[in-house]
Amino acid sequence: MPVKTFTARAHTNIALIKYWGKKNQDLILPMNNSLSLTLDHFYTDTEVSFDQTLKQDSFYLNHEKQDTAKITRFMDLVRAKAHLNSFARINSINHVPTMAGLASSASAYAALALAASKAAGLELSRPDLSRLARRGSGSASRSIYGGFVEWQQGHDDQSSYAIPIEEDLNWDLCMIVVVIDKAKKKISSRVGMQLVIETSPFYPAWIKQAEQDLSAIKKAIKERDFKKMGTIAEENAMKMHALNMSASPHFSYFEPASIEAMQLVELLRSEGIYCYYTLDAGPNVKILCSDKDSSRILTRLRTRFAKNQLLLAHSGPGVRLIDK
Ligand SMILES: O=C(O)C[C@@](O)(CF)CCOP(=O)(O)OP(=O)(O)O
Repeated sequence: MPVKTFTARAHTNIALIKYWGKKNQDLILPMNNSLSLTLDHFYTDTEVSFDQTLKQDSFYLNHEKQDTAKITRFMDLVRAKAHLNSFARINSINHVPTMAGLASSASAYAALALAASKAAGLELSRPDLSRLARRGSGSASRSIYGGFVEWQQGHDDQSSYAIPIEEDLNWDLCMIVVVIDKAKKKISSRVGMQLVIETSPFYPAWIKQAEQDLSAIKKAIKERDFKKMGTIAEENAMKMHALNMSASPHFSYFEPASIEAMQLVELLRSEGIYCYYTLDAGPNVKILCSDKDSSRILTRLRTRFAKNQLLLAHSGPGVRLIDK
């Protein structure tokens, strides 16, 4: 069979309503719906070809050979769907500033889902691509689409996938990523979210809150109510991080510089420059703002952070094939 190579590009996404806990680890089914914004600035290009002469899958990330245990489990899903038994050559390049420490599992698995399924001769719908990407990493299910995306939790593999809320965003929104140097290796989102489910007394309240936050933020997006949307996103993120601080053992992803960035956002807001922060499983602070305020905010941030720690991004597109 001739070796056919497909390359896909997928962008990372930042959750405004967080996914922070699984009700099924194997299928990666979440405890609540989440909502994210796909960004233009950070993306992964993944190239896949199946080759009958290979004795196992091979996986290079940024030109470095990687362990293939996890990716082979993912590729086995593709092989099963395509009734294929040959192995694959996978090359991924992360176009995320190396120091960014931005979780690239979302863009990586969304790009892999498209490139691998095409190379296997499959023509998956975007809901099916979202289901497949979800099996690699939950947040990857959202990077199938651009703009605002909602991951519907569902109750089984078939019903848990993302849908587009608004892909081609005609709203002057942007996100400034403040890259905080990682002082030490933090616990992974997979471990962190399991710990809070098992030990945080606030977890049941989080589920109820996240559901309310989701419907409120969708209304704010529809009404183009930026302040409401930003407030909900910021408070949802703080409730997620409150779970971490109330776990046992408790933990936090915040570094001192994270707090400084958050306090600067609050100061700017008190001066009438409306911007809001969110954080994920790491110390980086993501600031939601309107395009017209972005240069003023960047100027203020540069009084405390180096230029290369500040990355400006806008709404980005969903996963697609590209020519190498
Ligand atoms: O993105 C969000 O909703 C919030 C988070 O980024 C953390 F704040 C979670 C991302 O979790 P992910 O890396 O997808 O976990 P996996 O399913 O265990 O691979």
